[in-house]
Amino acid sequence: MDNATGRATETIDPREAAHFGALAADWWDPDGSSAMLHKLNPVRLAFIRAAIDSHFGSDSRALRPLSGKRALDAGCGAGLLCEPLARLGAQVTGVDAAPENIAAAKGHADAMGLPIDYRQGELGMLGLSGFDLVCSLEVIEHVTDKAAFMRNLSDALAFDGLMILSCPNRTPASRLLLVEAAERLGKVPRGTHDWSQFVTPEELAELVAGAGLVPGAPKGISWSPTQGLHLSDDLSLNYIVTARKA
Ligand SMILES: C[S@@+](CC[C@H](N)C(=O)[O-])C[C@H]1O[C@@H](n2cnc3c(N)ncnc32)[C@H](O)[C@@H]1O
Repeated sequence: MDNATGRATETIDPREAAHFGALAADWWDPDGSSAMLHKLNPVRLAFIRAAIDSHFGSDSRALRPLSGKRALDAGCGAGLLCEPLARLGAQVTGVDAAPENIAAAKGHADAMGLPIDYRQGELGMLGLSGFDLVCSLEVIEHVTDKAAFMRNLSDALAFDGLMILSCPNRTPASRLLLVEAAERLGKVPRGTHDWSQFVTPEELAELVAGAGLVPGAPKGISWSPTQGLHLSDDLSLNYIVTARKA
């Protein structure tokens, strides 16, 4: 919120929205422009499932541990996380900056028979609140005002809710592998990443605390030739972390 005007702070960068909107058409193609997100999905879902069971006390074998819970995915793209959350039983809302992504997300969810509430727009202006689970994965490095975006996420979270965030770390390794190599080899579309906008775990912890939240211990998302992408203690490339209200 801008204290002078009382209006929600704008966090959408129109160039970012246009960049990602242009990828909407093949977002759900596992070999398309969002292939890297498809590869990340099982790894981050393993982390999310363990965090859900720990936070909400669900059984790790339960098929729908989010039954009766409301989940928000902020910066949802075309819905790669929203759909598994819906299958885990949540009543899901997905928000994204790009109208093309929201159209693709709605089309895919309809085809899958999943009743997901998709909205395009600025999170802080949508009046969303009271979510048991708020996720925002690989988004904060694309917004104009990270502190305002984090406050918007926090405002949407219920008092006893769980937040899950992921983003690339700003290290020499991430510059080499996630920006230079990944874009040169066509693993992610050119222009997807601005290394200077990557967020270190220490910076994310400060942003989280600034929004009245307490971060959990981050877990690295690493890559190796034998294991591919996997959860690890190495935070140098990408990491995922929980937060809850202080
Ligand atoms: C790298 S993609 C990640 C998509 C999805 N979270 C995932 O991991 O599968 C980043 C997404 O964030 C969206 N985005 C960027 N800035 C945003 C903002 N301020 N509010 C909502 N969405 C935003 C983009 O349109 C894009 O769909």
